[in-house]
Amino acid sequence: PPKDDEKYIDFMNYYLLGLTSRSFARVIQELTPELKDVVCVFYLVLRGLDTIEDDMTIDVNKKVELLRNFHSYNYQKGWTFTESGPNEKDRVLLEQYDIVIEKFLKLDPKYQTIIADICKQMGEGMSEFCLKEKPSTIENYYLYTYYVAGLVGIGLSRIFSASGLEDPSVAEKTELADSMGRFLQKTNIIRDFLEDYEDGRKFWPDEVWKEFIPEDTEGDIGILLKRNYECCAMATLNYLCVDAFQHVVDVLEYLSSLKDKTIFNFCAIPQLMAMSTLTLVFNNPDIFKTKSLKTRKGETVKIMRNNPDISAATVTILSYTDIIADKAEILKYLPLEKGNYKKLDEYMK
Ligand SMILES: O=C(O)CO[C@@H](C(=O)O)[C@@H](OCCCCCc1ccc2ccccc2c1)C(=O)NCCCCCc1ccc2ccccc2c1
Ligand SMILES: [Mg+2]
Ligand SMILES: [Mg+2]
Repeated sequence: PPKDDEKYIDFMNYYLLGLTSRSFARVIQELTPELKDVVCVFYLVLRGLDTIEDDMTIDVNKKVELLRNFHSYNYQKGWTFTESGPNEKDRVLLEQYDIVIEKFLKLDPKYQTIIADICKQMGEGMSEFCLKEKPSTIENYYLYTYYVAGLVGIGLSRIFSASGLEDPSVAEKTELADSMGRFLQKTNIIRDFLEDYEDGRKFWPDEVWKEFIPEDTEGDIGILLKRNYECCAMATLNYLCVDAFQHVVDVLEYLSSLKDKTIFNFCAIPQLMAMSTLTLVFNNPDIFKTKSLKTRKGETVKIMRNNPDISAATVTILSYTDIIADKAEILKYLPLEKGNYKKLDEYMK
């Protein structure tokens, strides 16, 4: 079919959406028709940007140029990128990116502006992190999660308010929208520790794990995978879970401000799935043994199916909070003083 055929463009955009993310594809389909296309394009534009960022085979100077200019490619009909690494899982999105551009240029200009602006800011942020080896500090952990996920929440909130389906205040409360994204990204960073470490990507802040090992120990965060360091691995894991957990208050406030049911579902389901993941990984030594622990299929389906409203979502989130609080109870009895720590598994039996 001709590249500018409306039906072909729509079909291909949703095809690419389904290819690049099962979970977000499903919740985006839940949105009211006028927002579905906008958010689908928003997702594909940023996933395209992220596919450049994640690709370790692209020369760093070339990568910086691509990341910083990506927002402008959305206005260049026909643009594609065919030099992704062979095992870059979403490379087909960049190879077919001209289709995304066709859809982007059909959107109401008010949405194009929001998408291009977030894409520009995210690309600049990402390029800062791939330029020089950024140290994994707590400050950079905050900065990075803002750029790759906080900005998504801010952009989505601007789209919701611009559509008129949500109050202008949803777009104005950027710290709540930021927390929506950070919570999801931090949960992923915690869960994907082993997979990222094996890919040479270190997101966990150094100040945290260094707090739990004797001063003179040298080496990088890989020490958490070594025998006799299980205790400081667990202490680091739990610290980061509690740090991520702090965003739940903002998440609940954000969700309770929403009026449109489909927007609520779209926002609540990823948060509930992240809560489920965080509950799974909290105080769980397996995250240092297996890559990317996944919540049980049933759990995810259950969350997707029972169409939460704010009261149901709050009850569910608080039930996860109880589970984490119970697990944290155990931690109270662990003598994790620095330098004088015991093997965690003695206590976990
Ligand atoms: O490569 C991968 O598969 C994972 O990549 C991660 C990484 O590279 O760190 C990482 O890439 C981040 C950069 C690209 C962000 C793409 C994105 C994701 C979800 C969206 C949902 C709706 C609209 C636009 C969206 C854009 C990643 O995908 N992390 C998952 C968490 C990102 C959360 C984004 C987000 C923020 C606020 C939200 C509020 C409500 C509903 C969904 C939300 C979704
Ligand atoms: Mg990625
Ligand atoms: Mg990335």
